[in-house]
Amino acid sequence: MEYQPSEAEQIVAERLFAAFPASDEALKRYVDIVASRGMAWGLMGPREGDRLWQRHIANSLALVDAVPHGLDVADIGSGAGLPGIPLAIVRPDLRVTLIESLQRRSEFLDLAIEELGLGERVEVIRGRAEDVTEQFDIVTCRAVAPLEKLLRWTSPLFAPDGALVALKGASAEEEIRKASKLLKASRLQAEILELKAAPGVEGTRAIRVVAAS
Ligand SMILES: C[S@@+](CC[C@H](N)C(=O)[O-])C[C@H]1O[C@@H](n2cnc3c(N)ncnc32)[C@H](O)[C@@H]1O
Repeated sequence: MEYQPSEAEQIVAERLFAAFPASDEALKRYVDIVASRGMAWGLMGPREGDRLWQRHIANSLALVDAVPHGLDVADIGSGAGLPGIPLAIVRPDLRVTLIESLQRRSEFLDLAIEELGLGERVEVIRGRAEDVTEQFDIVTCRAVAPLEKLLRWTSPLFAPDGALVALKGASAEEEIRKASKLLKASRLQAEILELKAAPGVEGTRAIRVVAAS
């Protein structure tokens, strides 16, 4: 089923296509997969159906400038593939591992990767982030857990040489405050990034955590 966006959503989509002209077809295909099977499988709430481009794709692509070239990225708690799949689509220089604990969601991710032809550099690990033993340059996540919990789960995946970049909205300062003891004990430091996928689309914020200098 082809996703039929509202006029406002279509404007956001056009702005993203202008920013990522080589990726427009793949982004559309991914949105169609989420709008059809993703919704049917219950991976997205019914209200998300008319705000996929702004709330999910533009929000995920806000990460694009926060991830340096050519790195290994782990996206934990990917759900329907957010932000990892849009990021992998527009950044062919990245290798992306989607870590998702729920079977049905990881099956959906396998299917989406195959249909999008991303299999050579995107893989799925079905499991909990805290059980993964590999290391990555960058760990991303969105809407998975508060920073304190994320640090416990993910610092073995990225520290001491990599970074955690967690998409957050208004709660960023409060989450850093609550995690301050753990950050200090773990010799990590956090900063807030203001990010935007493209001119004219809504931006967002992320918390970036690296080893303390
Ligand atoms: C609210 S959803 C967010 C999904 C997606 N990141 C998004 O922004 O739409 C949280 C996801 O994290 C997964 N999850 C929760 N705890 C996890 C863990 N410890 N390791 C891996 N995945 C986890 C859940 O199964 C769920 O798919």
